[in-house]
Amino acid sequence: MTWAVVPAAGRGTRFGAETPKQYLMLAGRPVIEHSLRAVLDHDDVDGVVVALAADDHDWPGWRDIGGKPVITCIGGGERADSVLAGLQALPASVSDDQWVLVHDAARPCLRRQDLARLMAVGQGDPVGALLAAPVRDTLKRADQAGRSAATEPREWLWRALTPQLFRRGGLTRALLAALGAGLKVTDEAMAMERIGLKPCLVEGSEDNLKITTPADLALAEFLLARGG
Ligand SMILES: Nc1ccn([C@@H]2O[C@H](COP(=O)(O)OP(=O)(O)OP(=O)(O)O)[C@@H](O)[C@H]2O)c(=O)n1
Ligand SMILES: C[C@](O)(CO)[C@H](O)COP(=O)(O)O
Repeated sequence: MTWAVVPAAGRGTRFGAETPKQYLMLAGRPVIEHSLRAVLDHDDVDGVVVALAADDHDWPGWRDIGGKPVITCIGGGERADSVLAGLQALPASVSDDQWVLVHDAARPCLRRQDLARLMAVGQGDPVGALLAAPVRDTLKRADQAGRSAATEPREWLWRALTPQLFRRGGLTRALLAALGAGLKVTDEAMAMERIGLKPCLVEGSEDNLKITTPADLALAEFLLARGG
């Protein structure tokens, strides 16, 4: 039994729209619906907890998608707080030992085969796993004047994507510890790394983009129209 937690309590500030980006229309459906269906589509995923903003007025009120349960909870001030709230809102039947997928509501282009590979590799791993993409561009470090001051070695650098797959209890404890230490935790793997664990990097598609700006939404429209 694997459940998903989908953090969807962000305001989409960088996007700059009146409506939070996870509720903007994309290929005929809200962005969040694509993201939810993408994770629920896997046979091993049994349900999802969606972390919503306390003042969310756009949530369509789904109680199930594709016959699988959709539970909501109130997220927090940062993405990690929302993920933690989602973990704590999972049904009691989801034991600490069971796997949980965490997937951004803002990543609607997750490919079926990428999720299948993550689940297959991650569930066989002692720590867990995350989808990621190797850095393919030259990386520059800017100085305070905004000029290129140095080139960073990229051989070992990856861009973290989602979903990320970890066991409920271990991830909950790692997030509680990191947040309790006052750290800004930007993904689940970071909390696991902090306690000395090394999650498995599973190469995912470059087009599993996070909708952050209007250009991302336009690209996602093209990708979904092309068939992913
Ligand atoms: N307090 C927060 C902040 C973000 N998220 C979610 O985490 C995912 C990735 O976050 P991001 O892309 O940063 O979304 P926003 O925080 O909405 O974007 P911005 O930083 O531009 O406001 C999104 O699905 C977002 O809804 C969340 O659940 N709770
Ligand atoms: C979790 C994530 O999508 C992995 O790249 C990313 O860290 C989210 O960052 P954001 O600033 O909350 O969008």
